[in-house]
Amino acid sequence: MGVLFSKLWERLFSSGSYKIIIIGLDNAGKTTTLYRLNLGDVVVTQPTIGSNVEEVVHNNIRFECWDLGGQESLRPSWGSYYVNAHAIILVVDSTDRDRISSVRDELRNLLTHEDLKKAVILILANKQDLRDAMTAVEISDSLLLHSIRSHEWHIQAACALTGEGHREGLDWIASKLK
Ligand SMILES: Nc1nc2c(ncn2[C@@H]2O[C@H](COP(=O)(O)OP(=O)(O)OP(=O)(O)O)[C@@H](O)[C@H]2O)c(=O)[nH]1
Ligand SMILES: [Mg+2]
Repeated sequence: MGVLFSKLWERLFSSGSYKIIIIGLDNAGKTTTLYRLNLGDVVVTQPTIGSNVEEVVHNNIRFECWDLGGQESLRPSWGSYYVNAHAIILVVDSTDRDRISSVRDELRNLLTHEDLKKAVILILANKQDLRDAMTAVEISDSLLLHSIRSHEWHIQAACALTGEGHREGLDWIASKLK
C-alpha cells in the first residue's frame, strides 16, 4: 500500500516537470548558474566532469536541470542527455571573445540534433559584471542568432554571481512551454 501510494504520488507530482539541459564551453559559468538557480547562492565550483542535476522550481513550475561539463573532450557526450529535453540553456562567457566561434559551432550542432527539434533555446550572456564583457547584442550578432528559423530562441544578459537575468530567462522558457 505504501509503495503504491508513493508511486501514485510520484506520478502525480513528478509528471509536471520539464527537462532543461545547461551547456556551454568550459568556464562559461554553467555550474555556478545551476546552483544559483537551485540554492539562490554562489558555490565554489570545480570543472565539471560528467553532470550535475538539480530541481529548480520557478513560478510553481518544476524544472529538472542538467548541467554538463563543457571541456572539449566532454562535448561529444552532450547529445546523450538531449532525449526528452524541453529547453536548452546555452551559457556563454561574455568575456571570451577568442572562443565565440566555438560557441557558434556548438550552437549549430544543437540546431541540427534530432532529439532537440522541439526544444527552445535560451542563451545566457553570462559574466555581465565583468568590465570587458560583450553585450547581449554583440553576442547575438556573433552567434548569428537572427538567422535561426528552426527553433524558438531568446538571449538574456546575465550574471551567475548575482542571479541577474535568471528570472527573466526562466520566465521566457516558462512562457514557451505552457
Ligand atoms: N565574474 C563572474 N564570474 C563567474 C560568473 N559565472 C561564473 N563565474 C566564474 O567562472 C568560473 C567557472 O564557473 P563554472 O560555473 O565552474 O563554469 P562551468 O561552465 O561549469 O565550467 P565546466 O564545468 O568546466 O564546463 C568560476 O570561477 C566562477 O566563479 C559570472 O557571472 N561572473
Ligand atoms: Mg561545470
